Amino acid sequence: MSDSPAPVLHAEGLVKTHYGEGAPAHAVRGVDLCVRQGEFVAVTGPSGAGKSTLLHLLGGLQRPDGGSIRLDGERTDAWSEARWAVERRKRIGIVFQFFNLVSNLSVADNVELPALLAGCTPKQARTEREQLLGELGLGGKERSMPGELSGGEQQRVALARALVNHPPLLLADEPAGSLDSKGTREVMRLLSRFHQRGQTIVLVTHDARLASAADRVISFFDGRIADDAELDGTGASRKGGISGVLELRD
Ligand SMILES: Nc1ncnc2c1ncn2[C@@H]1O[C@H](COP(=O)(O)OP(=O)(O)OP(=O)(O)O)[C@@H](O)[C@H]1O
Repeated sequence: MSDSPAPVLHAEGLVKTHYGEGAPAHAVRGVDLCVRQGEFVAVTGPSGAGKSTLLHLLGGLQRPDGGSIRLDGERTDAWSEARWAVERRKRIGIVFQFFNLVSNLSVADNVELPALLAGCTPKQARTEREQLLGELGLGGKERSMPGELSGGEQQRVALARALVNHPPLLLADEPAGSLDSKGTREVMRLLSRFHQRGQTIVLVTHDARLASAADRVISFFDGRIADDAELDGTGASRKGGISGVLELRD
C-alpha cells in the first residue's frame, strides 16, 4: 500500500476547446493531473498555452468537453453549476489576477461573505475574518473599500476571502500578474507560508521565477503537459534546472 498523501484533485483526459470569432482554440488537449494533499504545484508556460483554461476547468468555472475531475475522490461530472458553486465555496478557494473583490462591499464584508454563504454564523464569520486579516497584515483595513487599497493589499484581501472557509484546495491564477515587485513578493511569500502549513495549492503563472516557489512545476505547452518536475526545495528541478530562484523567506 502506498503512503503518499491522498489526491485532492484528480483529472483525467481533460479536453476543452473554445469557439470564438476565428478558428477554434484547442486550449486543453487531453490532460491527466493528480494533485496530492499538501502539494504546491505551479503550472507555467507561454501565453496562450491553456494554463488559465486548465485552472478554470479544475475549479468548475468552465466545463470540459471531455474527461473527468475528482475532488477528494468524488466524481464531479454530474455536478450542476449550482452544485459547483456550493462545493467551491467549501472546498476550493480561488484567487485571480485582478482580485475580483466586490467593489461596493468593505474589506470585512468581502471576506465574511463566503463564510456566511457557507453557513457560518455571523460571529464565526467575524472571528475567521479577524484572524485571517490580522495574519495577512490588514488588521486596520476592515472598514476600507477595495478601491482604497493598493493592488498588493487587495490581493491579500482576495487571499483571505479564498481561505476563509479553510478549503482543502487553493487555485491561484496569475495572482501576482498585476502587482509590482513588492506586491509580488508579498503574495508569493504568503502562498509559501500557507503551503508550509499544509495548504494544497495550484498556481498558474507564466513566470518561471514565481513557479520556483512551488515544490512541483508543470510546464504547459499547446494545451498539454510538456514536463512535470519536482523541485528540490531550492527551486532547482531534480530532473533538470529552473533558473532564477525567488527569495521568499519570511
Ligand atoms: N473564452 C474564450 N473564447 C475563445 N478563446 C479563448 C477563450 N479563453 C481562452 N481562449 C483561447 O484559448 C487559448 C488558451 O488560453 P488561456 O487563457 O487558457 O491560455 P494561458 O496559457 O492562460 O494564457 P495567458 O498566460 O496569456 O493568460 C488561447 O488561444 C486563447 O485565445
